[in-house]
Amino acid sequence: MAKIAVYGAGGWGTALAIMLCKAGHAVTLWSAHASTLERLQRDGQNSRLLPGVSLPPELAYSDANDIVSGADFAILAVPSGAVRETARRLSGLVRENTIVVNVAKGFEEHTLKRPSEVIGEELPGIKVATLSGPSHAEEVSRGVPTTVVAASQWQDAALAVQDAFMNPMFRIYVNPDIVGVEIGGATKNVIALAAGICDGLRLGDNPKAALMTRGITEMARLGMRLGGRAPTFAGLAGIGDLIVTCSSEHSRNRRAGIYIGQGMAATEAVAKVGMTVEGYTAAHTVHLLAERHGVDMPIVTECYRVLYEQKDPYTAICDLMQRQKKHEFEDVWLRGSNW
Ligand SMILES: NC(=O)C1=CN([C@@H]2O[C@H](COP(=O)(O)OP(=O)(O)OC[C@H]3O[C@@H](n4cnc5c(N)ncnc54)[C@H](O)[C@@H]3O)[C@@H](O)[C@H]2O)C=CC1
Ligand SMILES: O=C(CO)COP(=O)(O)O
Repeated sequence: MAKIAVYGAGGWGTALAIMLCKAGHAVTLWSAHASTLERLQRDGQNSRLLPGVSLPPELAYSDANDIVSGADFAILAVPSGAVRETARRLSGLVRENTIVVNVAKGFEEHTLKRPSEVIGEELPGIKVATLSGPSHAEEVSRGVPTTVVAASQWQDAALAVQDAFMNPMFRIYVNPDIVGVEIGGATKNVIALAAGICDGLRLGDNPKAALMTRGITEMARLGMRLGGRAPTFAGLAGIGDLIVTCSSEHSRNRRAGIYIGQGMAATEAVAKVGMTVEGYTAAHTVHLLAERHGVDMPIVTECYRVLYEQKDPYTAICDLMQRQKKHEFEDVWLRGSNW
């Protein structure tokens, strides 16, 4: 049995707390707002985000930063924009042998840094792992079979997460490529918005399949430019997460995209979803990263224009269709095909 502190009582933090508590761990769920925790305890469920899923009676609650003292694992389950502030709360309280597990999927907006980079800056000397992959809170909280990846630059940290968190309904693979895993998680949200826009426009299945396929190419192109490894993008944190988020009724990013495709302004769509829509901020950060590193990401660029420059979504799709003629795997062809 491990002692686990879960920082963040939103959809994902609550789902992980339920799953880990039911697996027999001693789990404390943290929120900055005591009123949130009181509501969870009173209702016996997270009625807004995970209605109908009972919170285990063994689950503990606290709004005190120091729940990390003596913990084996601290899970940061807040949006990427809140990772620095939340990691800072652990500063001076977290033990050297506690593993900090990031589950946020995005970049810090003003620094363009990945969550584990941010945590590393705030908590030097602490081992960080990232848990990512196709895993909606709505299903994990109900014990639906789910498979994810635990990535870390420290092999022992990834293996410790795998050993402690894996159970018959939650399968974990390990991967040393935390760069690729985090870039996969952040970029798939932008492609999910684009896929949702496509659904909102009622364009059909062909364009959506194309967006997903060319989307993973863009994700891998950026990821590899930033130091990630190609196989990661063919794995759970790449194509796996892209498939779930572009096709699921649970996806927040896809839902926001549907509203935009139906004619709603982006900010209005995000507000209507009412939960974290990481792809909105990520469209901006990924667009900036692509520009900065000279990476061609046409879907991300068009998505950025729709979200931030009020470009008409259908015109954006048409512009993608009418780009210059290309080889499917241009980078590969340039490296030595005899064509
Ligand atoms: N919901 C899901 O199925 C999954 C979500 N994720 C990722 O997990 C992260 C969190 O997502 P959700 O739980 O869905 O979001 P959510 O919107 O349901 O909950 C976010 C929680 O973070 C808290 N929070 C926000 N800013 C904060 C701050 N500055 N300080 C302290 N607490 C703060 C909020 O009060 C809320 O409880 C996101 O990066 C998301 O992409 C990853 C996998 C699955
Ligand atoms: O990353 C997630 C599931 O893996 C959550 O994001 P979405 O809700 O947009 O799918």
